[in-house]
Amino acid sequence: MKSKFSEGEFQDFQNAYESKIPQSIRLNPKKNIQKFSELPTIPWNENGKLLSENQMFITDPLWHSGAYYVQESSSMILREIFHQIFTESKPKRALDLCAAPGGKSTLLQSLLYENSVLIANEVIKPRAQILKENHIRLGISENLIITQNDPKQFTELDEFFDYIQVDAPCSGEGMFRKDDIAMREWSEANCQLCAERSKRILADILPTLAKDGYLAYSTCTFNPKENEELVNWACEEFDLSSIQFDFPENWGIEEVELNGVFGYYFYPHKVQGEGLFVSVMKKNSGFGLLNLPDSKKGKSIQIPDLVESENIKEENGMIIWETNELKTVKNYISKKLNIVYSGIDLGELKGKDFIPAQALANFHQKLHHFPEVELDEKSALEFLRGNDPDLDLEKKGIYLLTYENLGLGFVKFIGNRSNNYYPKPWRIKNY
Ligand SMILES: C[S@@+](CC[C@H](N)C(=O)[O-])C[C@H]1O[C@@H](n2cnc3c(N)ncnc32)[C@H](O)[C@@H]1O
Repeated sequence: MKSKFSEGEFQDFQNAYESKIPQSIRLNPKKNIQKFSELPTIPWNENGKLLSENQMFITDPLWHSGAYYVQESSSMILREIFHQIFTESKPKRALDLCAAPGGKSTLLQSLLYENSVLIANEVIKPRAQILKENHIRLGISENLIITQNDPKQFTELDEFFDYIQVDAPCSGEGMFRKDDIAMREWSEANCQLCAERSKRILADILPTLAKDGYLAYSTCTFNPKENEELVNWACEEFDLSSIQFDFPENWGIEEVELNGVFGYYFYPHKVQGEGLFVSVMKKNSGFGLLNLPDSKKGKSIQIPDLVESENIKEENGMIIWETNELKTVKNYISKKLNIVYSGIDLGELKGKDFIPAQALANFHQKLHHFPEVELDEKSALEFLRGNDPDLDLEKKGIYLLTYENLGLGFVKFIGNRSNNYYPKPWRIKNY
């Protein structure tokens, strides 16, 4: 770092590690809340808010309703990048290759238009489950497929995506302030291993990028070998050009250039956030985005508790919401990739009864006809702990519980008490 900065700036950089870690959240544009509206907005993301003091989110019902996602502010730059590269058209098929726990993929999902399909992938199985949970909580899983695959398993998907995000596993130098493990695990040998791994990841995934498509590569480290040097290698090896961005100077983002390759550094002494590197490449050659034949519209099913829609289907006893665009992509990839989740899981039929799934509660549109009960904070927390929120109801049946008019989850009122349908692993005591 000393070789990157002047002596004075190095001191500022070092001092930043003694300062308070700025905490930030990204509001979900599909769920309107007043809380946090007075807080300062992050310059590069209108939905990003900087918190004045650290908070416990797990005991905030709004967090459970998916009204916001706790995300490090530097990462939110992807919104600005996306808007600068997609000025006319938006991507049809996007991939977030290293997606868990989901900060950048939930952000990307909120930027895509409704007919785009996003594949959010995570190679590590338990992390793929966390990714799924976070997407369901934010309620934006309409055109999303979650997969759990190693990058090399994507190689059959030639020119399949017109936008790819690779938020690579890295040596984590930009996280030292926040993450002790990153600091303890750091070694020169590990930096070298990370650089080699990122090289393999890019080599595996770049053939899946279509001509004229973009790949946004990011790390949370300052090591040039994992950053601009690697992007430089990729541009030469795969006929890509590097994209230069226009960020206002007062944002504090630092541009580096290496042989015509541009990269952007977020340093903790210059931005209110943690360390990050990002660089975007555009593919110059190839045949263009692979055309997929439209899949036949599957048979839809009518469930009295749900709105009528041709997107409601039955699959292996589960009732799902599946658009035609999603089905087309799912059919094509299903033999090549391990699909963990796709579309929206609405619930299941048990005999004549429809039992709603959690995703139906968190989805931003009302796709069901269950009556709603608005809770105060105390009863919302009771419900979120898995207890009976003690509702004052007369008619037996399934109810959607809301907090500030946002869906939290379902209960079944059986007369003297209610059965709580909030998923066990999501309940507050389990965190
Ligand atoms: C920096 S994190 C991603 C953070 C995520 N993009 C977000 O915004 O929440 C990198 C991810 O890459 C995954 N990973 C680890 N080794 C990998 C590999 N060889 N190929 C692809 N992904 C890998 C990790 O499990 C981790 O979830």
